[in-house]
Amino acid sequence: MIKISEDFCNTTTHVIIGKGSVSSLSEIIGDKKVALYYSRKLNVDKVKENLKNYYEFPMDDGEEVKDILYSLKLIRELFEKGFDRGDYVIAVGGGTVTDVVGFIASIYMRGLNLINIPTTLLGMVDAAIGGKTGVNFENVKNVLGTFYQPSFIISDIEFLETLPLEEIKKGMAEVIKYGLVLDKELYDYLAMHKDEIYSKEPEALETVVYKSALNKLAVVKEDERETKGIRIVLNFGHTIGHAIEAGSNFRIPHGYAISVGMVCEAKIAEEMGYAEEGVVEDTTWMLTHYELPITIDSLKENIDLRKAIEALTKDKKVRGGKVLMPFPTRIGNWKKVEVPLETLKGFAEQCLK
Ligand SMILES: NC(=O)c1ccc[n+]([C@@H]2O[C@H](COP(=O)([O-])OP(=O)(O)OC[C@H]3O[C@@H](n4cnc5c(N)ncnc54)[C@H](O)[C@@H]3O)[C@@H](O)[C@H]2O)c1
Ligand SMILES: O=C(O)C(=O)C[C@@H](O)[C@H](O)[C@H](O)COP(=O)(O)O
Ligand SMILES: [Zn+2]
Repeated sequence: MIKISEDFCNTTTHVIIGKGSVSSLSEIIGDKKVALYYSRKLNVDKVKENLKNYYEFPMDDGEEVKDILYSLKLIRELFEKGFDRGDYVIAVGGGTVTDVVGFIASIYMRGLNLINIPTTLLGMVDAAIGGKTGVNFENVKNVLGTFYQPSFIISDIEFLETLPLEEIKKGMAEVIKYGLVLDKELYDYLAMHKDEIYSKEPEALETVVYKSALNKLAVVKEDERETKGIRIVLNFGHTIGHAIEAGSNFRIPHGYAISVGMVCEAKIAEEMGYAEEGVVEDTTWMLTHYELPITIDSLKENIDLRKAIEALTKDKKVRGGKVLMPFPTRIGNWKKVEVPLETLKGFAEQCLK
């Protein structure tokens, strides 16, 4: 079992990674009162085995649950069962579950203790870590949300045994993101270890989850609320990626959308003279190596260009007609660049056609 701890403004977050790590819950929680939210598609017996005093709230998952009305439905459950600020909320599921449950845990009575138990690779390497919570609004991603750190993130690799390979691939898009803009060593590791990762060898999965968590925590530690122009690096591929999601009415999943988004943004970085020669090729090579989409056509869904561009104008990195873009410069490195929104729209239209 691997343990990492990081201090943030108001919370210390502990990340516990490994097969069977869910068993650490019993010591963390004892007999405290718990609201256990979990995707109803999952078997969560091994979570329940480690709790004494809990109410269970099985819920849906998928992008549809990232919705304000669905959040209110979940909040009502906390309210009716008399939860207070001394109690715990546990979210068990993929990124959609941890995003919406994190959101309600942060606003109900201004915040209950939160524990994330991610069950997808994407959740373990990214969504469950770093405190961004949120729901979509008017076809735009994560417009309503908070920064709220969980006290524990328990990444029990055993959950990945039932996760379909397609979902592993979606998670790998976020892992490749870290390699491309933050961590050349990780990029090189990924180039060598695809077979072990895709055959779900526990050691390889643990390595990927651990290295990703270290990268993410280090960035979040520097810029928890994305005010210093550092945390935006975690948004590489997401400006175009979120536009693709919106343009498809969220039929294209996040991992695939940001995969195409990274290629598109790397090309923009190159055309604007920020990315060294070879960055676009290295980006497309790695994503293709991991069987991820690199073109709009391969997504095989209609993209409504108007909706996509409309969503892009609502990106949270837009300030006064400019977008703060994290551009790759060479593998493992990046630069913050202010791009006029109109210029970005022009590039986006080319990419999304
Ligand atoms: N907050 C953040 O920092 C952050 C970071 C990255 C992504 N996200 C968000 O995360 C979401 C995507 O998360 P996701 O890819 O986990 O999607 P998801 O939550 O929809 O889960 C994907 C699928 O996997 C299934 N599943 C989950 N665990 C399983 C298991 N152990 N075995 C079998 N099936 C399982 C789910 O039922 C679902 O069908 C997006 O909304 C994205 O915006 C948030
Ligand atoms: O944690 C972050 O910061 C990220 O940007 C991680 C992203 O992978 C994630 O998809 C996040 O939800 C995007 O946030 P948003 O601020 O662009 O809505
Ligand atoms: Zn993401």
